[in-house]
Amino acid sequence: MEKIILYGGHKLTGNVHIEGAKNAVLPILAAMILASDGESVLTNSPILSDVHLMNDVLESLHAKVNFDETDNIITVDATGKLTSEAPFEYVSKMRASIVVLGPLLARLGKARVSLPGGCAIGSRPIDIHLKGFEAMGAHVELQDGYVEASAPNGLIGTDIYFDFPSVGATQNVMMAATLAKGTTVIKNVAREPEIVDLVEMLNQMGAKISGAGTDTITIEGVKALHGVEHAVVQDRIEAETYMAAAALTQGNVLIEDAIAEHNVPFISKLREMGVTVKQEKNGIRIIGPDVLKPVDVETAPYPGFPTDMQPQMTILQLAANGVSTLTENVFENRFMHLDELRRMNAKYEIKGNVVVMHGPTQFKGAEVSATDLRAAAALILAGLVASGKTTVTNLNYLDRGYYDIEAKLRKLGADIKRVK
Ligand SMILES: CC(=O)N[C@H]1[C@@H](OP(=O)(O)OP(=O)(O)OC[C@H]2O[C@@H](n3ccc(=O)[nH]c3=O)[C@H](O)[C@@H]2O)O[C@H](CO)[C@@H](O)[C@@H]1O
Ligand SMILES: C=C(OP(=O)(O)O)C(=O)O
Repeated sequence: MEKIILYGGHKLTGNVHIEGAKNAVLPILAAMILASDGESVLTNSPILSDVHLMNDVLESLHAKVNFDETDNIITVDATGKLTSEAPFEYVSKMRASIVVLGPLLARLGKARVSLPGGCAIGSRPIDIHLKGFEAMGAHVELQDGYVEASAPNGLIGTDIYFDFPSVGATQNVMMAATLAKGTTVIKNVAREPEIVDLVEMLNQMGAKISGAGTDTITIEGVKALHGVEHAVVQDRIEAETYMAAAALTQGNVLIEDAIAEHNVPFISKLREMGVTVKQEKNGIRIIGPDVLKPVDVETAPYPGFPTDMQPQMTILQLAANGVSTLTENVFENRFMHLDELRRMNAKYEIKGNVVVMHGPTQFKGAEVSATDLRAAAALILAGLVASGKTTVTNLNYLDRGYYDIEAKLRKLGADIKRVK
């Protein structure tokens, strides 16, 4: 079993390179199923276990996939005969693989995809996705743990309203609508930068989509889509995780090429905590203060504060001088990292979806175990400022979303290594 061992107390300084976004590359890979003509080339692809899994899903559907990890380029040829079934073996390992459903249904008129099930952070149903497909005329059934969807005569454009701006449902239903007959208007959609990136690529592929980044997306169906070359947008959650590391350690770090517009809610909380945030020519510089001020934070769909930064934010709040609160409004079970943090001397109470934290915490090194991806990042952040030795296990979660985090932190001056 691999573990990360770190010794806290080092100020981080220097520059850090940020990868392409996991949450953009996964739906973009699924979108490549839609290209019946020509191969697609995806640059700035991050080397992550989730990306390898999505490549496996595409191969299981009979697409040809090549990942050149030296240059971060994935090439996909989905022009041959595809199968319509995405098996349990893959979907159970990665929930995001459910976004192949919409492209398969659009391209083949049918899809059979294993139900993704819940995960540690919540039950995560897919009812909004399925209602969207049904509204476009698909017949949807749950059989033996699989979603079976069919639209033998093609999907029909229609007006759809989402009960909640689900990221995955927006991607899935929008991709299905690209090849539907007529126009689909989806209201109350997700507005994340990763959706905007996906739409940019779909439009290059020949789709006609407008409104990405707003709460209403309009898709005019077209006959076919073709392969393109596309560069994946930067990972704002990875960028913000390194911003947190710099702020926490009284560091001075340039987050290279960070896109200020994508990081507004997190940066505004950093400023409220007394962190210096400067836009520079080559990125965003973060300078941590001697003492962090307490803040209250609530997660919300974009452009609200990202739930994917909630565990990392709690580390800054626990370190801050006073009482802070965090209200988690997106997932019902995303405080599991806090149980582990008790071992590191964190003091807090959880009341429903609110955690009240009592800082300043003098974190103490301990053996802790990651319960999910962002929990893993949060535990490493705590270790960066803990006294003594911190050991983090269950790194399979970390590797889903952070490429070589220990090398990047070491380059910034942290005492951190991965051991077998
Ligand atoms: C691969 C990817 O991009 N993952 C991101 C995506 O996940 P994902 O697309 O799964 O997240 P959603 O936006 O769909 O989920 C948000 C909330 O809506 C609920 N819901 C969702 C769909 C549905 O049909 N019914 C329903 O009730 C979920 O249970 C959850 O409570 O957005 C989340 C919210 O920003 C992020 O945390 C994830 O990192
Ligand atoms: C929750 C996350 O991802 P996923 O939706 O892939 O589980 C995440 O990136 O923090």
